[in-house]
Amino acid sequence: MAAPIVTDYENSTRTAPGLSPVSSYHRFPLGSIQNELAREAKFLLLAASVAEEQSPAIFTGVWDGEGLMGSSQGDGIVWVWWGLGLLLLGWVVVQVVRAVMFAWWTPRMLERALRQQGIPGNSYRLLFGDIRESTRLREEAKLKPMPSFSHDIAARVAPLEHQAMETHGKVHFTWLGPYPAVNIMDPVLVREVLSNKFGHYQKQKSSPASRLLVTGLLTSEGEKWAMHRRIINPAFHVEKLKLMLPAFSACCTELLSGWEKLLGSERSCELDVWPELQNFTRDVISRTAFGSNYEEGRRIFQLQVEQLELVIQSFQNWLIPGYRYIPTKKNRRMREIYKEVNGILRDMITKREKAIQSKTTGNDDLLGLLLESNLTYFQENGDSKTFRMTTEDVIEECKLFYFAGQETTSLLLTWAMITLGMNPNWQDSARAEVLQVFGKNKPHFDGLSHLKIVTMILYEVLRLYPPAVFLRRSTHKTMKLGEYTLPPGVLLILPIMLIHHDPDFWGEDANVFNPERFAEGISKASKNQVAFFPFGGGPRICVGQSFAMIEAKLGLATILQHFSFELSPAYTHAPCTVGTLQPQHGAPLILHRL
Ligand code: HEM
Repeated sequence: MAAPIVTDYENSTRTAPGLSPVSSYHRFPLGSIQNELAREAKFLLLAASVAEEQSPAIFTGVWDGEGLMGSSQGDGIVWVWWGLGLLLLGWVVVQVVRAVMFAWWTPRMLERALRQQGIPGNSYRLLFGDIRESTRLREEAKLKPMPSFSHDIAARVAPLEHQAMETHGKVHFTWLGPYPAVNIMDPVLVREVLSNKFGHYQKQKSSPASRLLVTGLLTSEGEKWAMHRRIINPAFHVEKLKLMLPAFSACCTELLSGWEKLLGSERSCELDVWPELQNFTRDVISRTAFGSNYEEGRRIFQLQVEQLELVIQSFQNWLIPGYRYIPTKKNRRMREIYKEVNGILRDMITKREKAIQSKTTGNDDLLGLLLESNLTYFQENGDSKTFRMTTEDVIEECKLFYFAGQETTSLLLTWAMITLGMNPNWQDSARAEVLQVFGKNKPHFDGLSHLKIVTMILYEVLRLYPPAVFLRRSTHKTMKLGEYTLPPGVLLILPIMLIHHDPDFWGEDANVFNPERFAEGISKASKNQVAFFPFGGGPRICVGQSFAMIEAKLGLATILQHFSFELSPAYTHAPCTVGTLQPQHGAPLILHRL
C-alpha cells in the first residue's frame, strides 16, 4: 500500500469539535440566523469572561495588602472573603455557561443549521440525545433472534439508525449525546470524507479510559499520524507478510490439532467455533508480532481482554467528571493492567532493539519490521528525535495490532463458517477449489492468490457482516459536502453495514448470500464502485487489510481441507453489535472430519 502523504494541515486544530463549545462559537459561519444566535452566544460568553477576568483583579488587589479601598486590616480580611466569593462566583458562572452551551445551546444551533438545509432528523433530547433510545432499542432487538437465517439484519443490528431511515429517509441526523450525527448513505460522499487528506474530517477524540486500552495509529491525527503511518506501512507490505507465513501456518496447525483432539475417535462433534477462532487470531498476532516472544504476547492478550471489559464498564460513568481519578477497585485495576502491559512490551522492545543493533536477530516479525522501519525513517529524515517513534509510541502501536487485528479477523472467519454452514453448495465449491490448488498439503503463499471462490466468499461475508459496522468522523471547521454545508461540531456516520445492504447499490438480492457478485472483482460487484468498504478507505484505510485477508484465506482453506461443517440445531441467528458485529449466541457448528 502506498504511503499516504499528508501535505496540508492548514487550520487544523487537535481539539475534538464540540468539546470546547465556548471557544468554538466565533467560528460559526452559517447564515444570518446563526449569526444572530452566535451574537447572543457571544454576549453570554462575554458576561462569563468578564466575571472570570474581574475576580483575579480583586483578589490581587487585596493580596497586595492595600485593600480595595485602602481600609483597615479588619476590613481587608472582609475584602479578602469578598474577593474569594466573587472569584468563586465568577468560576461558577463560567462553568454554568459552558455547561449550558455544551448541553443545550450548541446542539440547538447545530440542529437549526442542519434543518435549514433540509436535513431531517430526530429532535434533540437534553444531553443524552438518542443514546437512551438507542440502548433501549438494542436491548429490545437482542431479545428477538432473526426470524430465519435471513441476512436482512439492519433493523436488529442498528435499530435506531434503521428507524431513523424509515422515518426521515436516507440522509438524516440522529443524536450521539449532544452531537448531531448525520448519516451519509451516498458512497461518493463517503469516499469524499474518507479521502480528505487535510485532516478536515477527523476521528472522534477517544475517552481517557479508552486511551488506557489503545491509542496509536487508529486514534492519532495530523503529522503524528502521517509519520507513524509511513513507518508502519512497510511492515505490512505483501513481501514482508510472505515471511510471516510459517507463523500463520503454525497457528493453523495448532487450531486443527485442537479440533482433532476434541473429536478423538469420533467422526463428528459440536463446537462453538467463535472462541476457537478468537484464540486462533490471537495466536496469529502474538506469533507474527513478537516471533519467539509469543508466549509473552499471549499474556498481553489476556490483560487486554480484561482491560476491554473494564473500559466498556467505565462508559457507564461518563457523566461523572473526573470519575477516572477516583481510586475505585476497577479504576486501580485498569491502571495496573496498563502498567503491566506497557512493562512487558517495553522489555521486549528494549531487548529487540539491542538484538537488531548487534545483528543477532532477523526482522521478520511485526515488531522487528517496525523497529527496522523506524530506524530507516530516522536515518533518512535526519537525526532529530522528532523523526522517529519513541519506545512509548512503539508500545502503543503494538497494543493496537492486538486490538485492531484480532477481533475483526476472528469475526470474518466466524461469519464465513456460519454462512457456509447455511450454504453447503458454496462450502462444497470452496473445498473443491482448495483441494485442487493445494491437495491435502499445507497451503503455500503463492497458491492463496489462486483461491478465487474462497476470495469471493470472504468478500460476500465482509459485505453482509462487516466487522466494523459504522465509521465516524467529525467536522472541526465548516465543510461543504455535496449539496450540504456542515458546521463544525457535526458527526458524520459512514454506515458501512447499511450501504453494504442497500438494494440501490446491490440490486434486489442485496440481502441474499451470493458470492457470485464478486466474480469479476470488487469494482464490478455493485452499481456503485465505492459501495464496498469493509476496511474503510482513503489514506486511513486499514493498514492490516492484506494481513487479514491472507490470514482468513489460509485459515479457511486449512479448515476446508480437513473438515466439513453445518449449523448445529443450537445455532440461533442473532447478529448484534458490541463494538464489532458479533453472533450474539455464539457459533455452534457440527464439524465432520473428512
Ligand atoms: C477483517 C479484518 C479487519 C477489518 C474488517 C478491519 C477494518 C478496519 C477499518 C474499517 C479501519 C478504518 C477505521 C476508520 O477509518 O475509522 C481499520 C483501520 C485500522 N486497522 Fe483494520 N481491520 C481488519 C484487520 C486488521 C488487522 C489484522 C490489523 C493489524 C494487524 C489492523 C490494523 C488496523 C489499523 C492500525 C488501523 C488504523 C489505520 C489508520 O488510521 O491509519 N486491522 N481497520
